[in-house]
Amino acid sequence: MSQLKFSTLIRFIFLSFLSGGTSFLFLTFVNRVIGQLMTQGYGAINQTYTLLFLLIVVLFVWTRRVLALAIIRFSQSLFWSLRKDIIFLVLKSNFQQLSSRKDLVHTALVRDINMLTNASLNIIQFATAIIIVAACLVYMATVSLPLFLVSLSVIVLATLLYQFNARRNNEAFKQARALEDRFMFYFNAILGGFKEIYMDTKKGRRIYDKKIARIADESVVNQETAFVGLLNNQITGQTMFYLLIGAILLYCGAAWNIAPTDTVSFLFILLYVLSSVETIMVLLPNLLQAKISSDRIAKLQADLLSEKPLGELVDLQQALGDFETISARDLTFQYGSAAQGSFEIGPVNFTISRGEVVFINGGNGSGKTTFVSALLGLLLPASGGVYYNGYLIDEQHSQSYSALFGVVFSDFYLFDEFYGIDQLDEDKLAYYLRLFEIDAKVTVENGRFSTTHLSTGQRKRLALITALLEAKPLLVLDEWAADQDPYFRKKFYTQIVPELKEAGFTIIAITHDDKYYTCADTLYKMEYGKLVREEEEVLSTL
Ligand SMILES: Nc1ncnc2c1ncn2[C@@H]1O[C@H](COP(=O)(O)OP(=O)(O)OP(=O)(O)O)[C@@H](O)[C@H]1O
Repeated sequence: MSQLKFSTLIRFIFLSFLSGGTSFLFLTFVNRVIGQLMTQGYGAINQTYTLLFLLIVVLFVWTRRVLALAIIRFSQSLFWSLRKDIIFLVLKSNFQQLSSRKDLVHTALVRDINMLTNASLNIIQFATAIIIVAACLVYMATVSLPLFLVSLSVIVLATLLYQFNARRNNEAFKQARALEDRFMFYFNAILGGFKEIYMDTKKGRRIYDKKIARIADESVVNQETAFVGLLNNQITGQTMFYLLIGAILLYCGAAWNIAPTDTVSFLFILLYVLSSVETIMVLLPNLLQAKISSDRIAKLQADLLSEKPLGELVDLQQALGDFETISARDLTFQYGSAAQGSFEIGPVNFTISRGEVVFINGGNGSGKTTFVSALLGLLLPASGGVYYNGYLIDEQHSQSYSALFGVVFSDFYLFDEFYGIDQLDEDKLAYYLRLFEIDAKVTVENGRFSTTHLSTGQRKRLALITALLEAKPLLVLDEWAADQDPYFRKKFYTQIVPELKEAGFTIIAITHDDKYYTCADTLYKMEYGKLVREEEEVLSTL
């Protein structure tokens, strides 16, 4: 994992060795004392043993605490750095890239990162258990080589069996993770469509029965398969251990003429190994799932990174001159493949000059929003391109180019603060609140709207005010007036639009308000993906 620095890794390995080593020290101490007791009786126990014992306990407490603290710190910073990383990548990724991955980002942030963080907390116990097993094996070899070789063969056999079965379980865990993605998709649909569901509970019932319940059933069967597989593995491993202990206790010691004290010592350590192996077995499923989550996060990070990165934000007006024209030349764009029933626009040729007001109309689904999205740089054209003052906008300049537009989308999001504005012009704000007749309803305190719990029409007015305060040279409005009442719609087209034009804004508006088409300097019509300029005669007859 890239988040785990080499120096941190070395520190964890060292601390795990220390922690595992202390447990092993305790074990050998007890084993020694038992040996002394068996051969020399209680008289053999002196003060040195007590001191040694206390020292081991202190060492144990110290190493565990230091290791626990280090791992808690690590897991918490891992948790937040992964969250920050993903949000950062989300903010850096382009629109098309992200649109298709929203659910994956959600699951990664909610589930995968938690899974990984929890597993990282278990790593201490896991690493300590492995170190204890390794140390015990070495110790067992010094006590009795034949018994060690028998034990080692059983351990190797158990591990191979485990590995063999784990592959199948791993597939089931991967399947579980895919089911979780599907679950999240429908869960988001329920949250997003809650109002519709509330109005007609049958809808909710259907989503529940046809989707959620089925995913749940599939998940239960799948998880059952995975966990039963793991349990079988654990039982097989434990049974093999019990058989080994039984064989040593009841047969090998006598058959191979091994001193009873050595057999006892050996078994004592073997039992300790058994408990550590159980710890490993219990933690392994979590770690396996964490591995899958980690792979998922890595893939998401790679996917968000691999596609063309956005260029640095530069001042395009400084680099390529003040805005004069924006044009689309032979621009085409296609949604989906032909097999999926694709939709395409273009080739589109379009130019807008500084101070111009352009309206675009056309039937539903004709491609108005798609074209404007391509013109804004949200969608990358399949061929042709967009030009700023005659310069082709390449990927490197795409973000700087998009920043020239103040936009209110038809499915806009109203932020509670003016995140896009460094220095808020209070006078302008007060003026616009009055112009848009919303000053009695909303105030701005500390750069933040007093409320965003407003009607759609009112929220759209605030969204437009925000765009105006950002003072971008171009303003793009997608059916902005559709939610306004007739009085305000008239005010918008006949008073506000001319005033904004006067103030220097260049406006592109998608609109169905044919009554006000004459308020535009230029009118375009979108028909099945083809953009047609209405002739001036048409405009004058409206
Ligand atoms: N994200 C998408 N993925 C695939 N196809 C899409 C997507 N968004 C839109 N489309 C397709 O593109 C076509 C044009 O959609 P667009 O939103 O551009 O139409 P529009 O002219 O703005 O319509 P409206 O007036 O209803 O807003 C639609 O027929 C739709 O099927």
